[in-house]
Amino acid sequence: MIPISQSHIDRIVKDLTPPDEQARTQARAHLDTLTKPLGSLGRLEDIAAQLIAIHGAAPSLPLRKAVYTFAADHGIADEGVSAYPRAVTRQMVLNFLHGGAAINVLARLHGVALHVVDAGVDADFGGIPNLIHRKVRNGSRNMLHEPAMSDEELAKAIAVGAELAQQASAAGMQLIAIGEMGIGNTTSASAITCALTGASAAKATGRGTGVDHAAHAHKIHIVERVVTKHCPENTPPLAILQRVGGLEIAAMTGMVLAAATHRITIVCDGFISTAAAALAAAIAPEVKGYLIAGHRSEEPGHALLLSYLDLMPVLTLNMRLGEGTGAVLAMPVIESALALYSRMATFASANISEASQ
Ligand SMILES: Cc1cc2ncn([C@H]3O[C@H](COP(=O)(O)O)[C@@H](O)[C@H]3O)c2cc1C
Ligand SMILES: O=C(O)c1cccnc1
Repeated sequence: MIPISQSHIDRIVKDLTPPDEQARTQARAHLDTLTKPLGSLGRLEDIAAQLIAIHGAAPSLPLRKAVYTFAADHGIADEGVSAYPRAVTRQMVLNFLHGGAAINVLARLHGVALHVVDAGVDADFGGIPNLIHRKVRNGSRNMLHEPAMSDEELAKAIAVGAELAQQASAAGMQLIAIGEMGIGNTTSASAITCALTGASAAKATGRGTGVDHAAHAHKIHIVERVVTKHCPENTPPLAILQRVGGLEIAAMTGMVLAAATHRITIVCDGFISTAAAALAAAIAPEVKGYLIAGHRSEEPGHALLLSYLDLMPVLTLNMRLGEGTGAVLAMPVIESALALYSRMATFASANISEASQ
């Protein structure tokens, strides 16, 4: 029998195709006509060409932008893997709703619509306004003892992200960032990194919110046990997600799969959101062409995921926060790339001599 989650995914990615390579080639040719030494805008040229390959033509500015911050709790937080108690997930969701978190400040500053999603916080938010209520369960299960999610919970969490991507597409969004809040979720991201890349727990596990030396050693041991228990070599990506993921991670994976299908560019944030995107790319490789890495997190596992995805981050600011912050910070750079592409003069229009060889 096909798991419910697999049949959901098959439906989500039914019309997924990679970005248009012909449009990318034409974009590169246009970039070479602009009044600058060939290739001198570096990565900005790659970014402009990628967006044009996605949209078929240069989209007008400003782009319609949104960030989705998915929140959920983690059973594994019971194992002493975070420097903060699990209650912080709920408290930070309230902070998001009151506008006081880092992501609120950056989203407001850069004109990015912020959507806060409860995918599985261990708290009763009642009917509190401005929160997207999609709680699948009060936290994922403790993956040290059982899979983090049942097949049904996994399918529901994936559907949360997919539904929101569909809504974003209907609202004309062109650039979306994925972010998260969930105490304990760097432990999940580390386990996912080990399972996808074959890296050791020691290499893929960092200090998250800032655990001390002893707690870090303990966290590495937990990741090792979880990966040994659930993810033997060649475990399929969907099974990795179910066993060692989390509800907000699955929602982000669903959002990436559906957003790519709708030809929306997705900006990954830090370690956890990139783990979700890496799973999406492992499930459906065409997704890769729609991804931009917003920044490089301080978490050591993030570098492993970025090289697994062959992505070069836009920014390196030594951040280790999450919430979508690094992704939103990259958005003005992405728009700058498009502005240069569309608004610079060409050698011909400005009467400037081109390179002689
Ligand atoms: C106040 C506060 C705000 C945050 N915003 C994002 N995170 C980040 O830290 C958590 C992951 O780290 P760990 O696996 O060590 O628990 C996630 O919630 C992540 O988004 C925060 C953490 C805290 C404490
Ligand atoms: O890279 C991240 O997103 C990150 C790192 C540490 C803690 N929370 C998030």
